[in-house]
Amino acid sequence: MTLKIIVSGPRGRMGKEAINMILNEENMELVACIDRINNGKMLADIDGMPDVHVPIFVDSKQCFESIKADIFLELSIPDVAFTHTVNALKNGLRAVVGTSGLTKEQIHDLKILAFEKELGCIIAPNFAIGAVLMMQFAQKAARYFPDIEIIEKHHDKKLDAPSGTAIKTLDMILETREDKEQGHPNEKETLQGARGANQSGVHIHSVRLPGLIAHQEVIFGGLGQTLTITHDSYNRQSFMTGVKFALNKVNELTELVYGMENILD
Ligand SMILES: NC(=O)C1=CN([C@@H]2O[C@H](COP(=O)(O)OP(=O)(O)OC[C@H]3O[C@@H](n4cnc5c(N)ncnc54)[C@H](OP(=O)(O)O)[C@@H]3O)[C@@H](O)[C@H]2O)C=CC1
Ligand SMILES: O=C(O)C1=N[C@H](C(=O)O)C[C@H](O)C1
Repeated sequence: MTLKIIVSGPRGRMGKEAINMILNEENMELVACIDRINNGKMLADIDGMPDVHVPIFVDSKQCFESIKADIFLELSIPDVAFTHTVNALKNGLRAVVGTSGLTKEQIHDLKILAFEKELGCIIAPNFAIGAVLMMQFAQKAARYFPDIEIIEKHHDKKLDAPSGTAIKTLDMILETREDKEQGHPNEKETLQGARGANQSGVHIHSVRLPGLIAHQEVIFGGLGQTLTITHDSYNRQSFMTGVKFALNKVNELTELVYGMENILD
């Protein structure tokens, strides 16, 4: 079966990489793109894009209503990712969402919609297998080391903070870690934000710098020891094996899955 795919965010760093991957896969076909600009043009008309006759739509609803497709791949920006994905599911498409920054409420709403429509939807905070393992290792370590700080480091074009990966890491850690406040009970910030974000006592620090791609350290502190679990993505190809896996897998699903760890064997 050939999977007909619509990509949102085709001019972006992830979108470009994903389109190249899709065009090289025998069982995948790119049938349309959703972008912020270039409505009515073909991908081939856009500088730097592959020479393929694939239509571009600005309005996601119009795109899903007029193009026959199986899967929607969302790789644009947080502000539009939810609406795009709702429109995809309402029009009978399955969805793979890589865009970060969806709220817990939005994820919940998508879960209900996917369930009602009996359609697969994968929300992947991080497609890189190494990052998924890093989160799983961190979840295991949290059972023994409840004092934890997460440092996520990204390029300075990133719109959301903390990263989707850091939030998912925290969610997974909180499933196994005992509740506890960290640091000195009387600690005070003399510069606001110095201790980062704090949820259930776990602190998250977001670093944004040119030169970085996507990196995370989870640091565990114990008596006389620390444990650091680190993952680094040095380019966007690091995500593509996961994107390909999710596009193939979502077709077998009839509900929403949040996190690649729930679909990897
Ligand atoms: N899950 C994962 O493993 C990964 C997730 N990501 C996430 O994927 C998303 C994209 O990342 P990245 O490619 O680096 O970001 P980019 O900024 O490079 O790309 C985003 C693209 O979306 C476009 N865009 C803006 N508005 C719309 C719209 N309404 N419809 C369609 N496209 C639109 C932007 O256009 P313009 O620039 O003209 O505004 C831009 O081309 C981010 O949320 C990021 O966090 C990234 C890497 C891995
Ligand atoms: O914006 C990015 O680049 C990335 N976003 C995702 C996130 O928010 O965790 C995944 C990866 O870290 C790259």
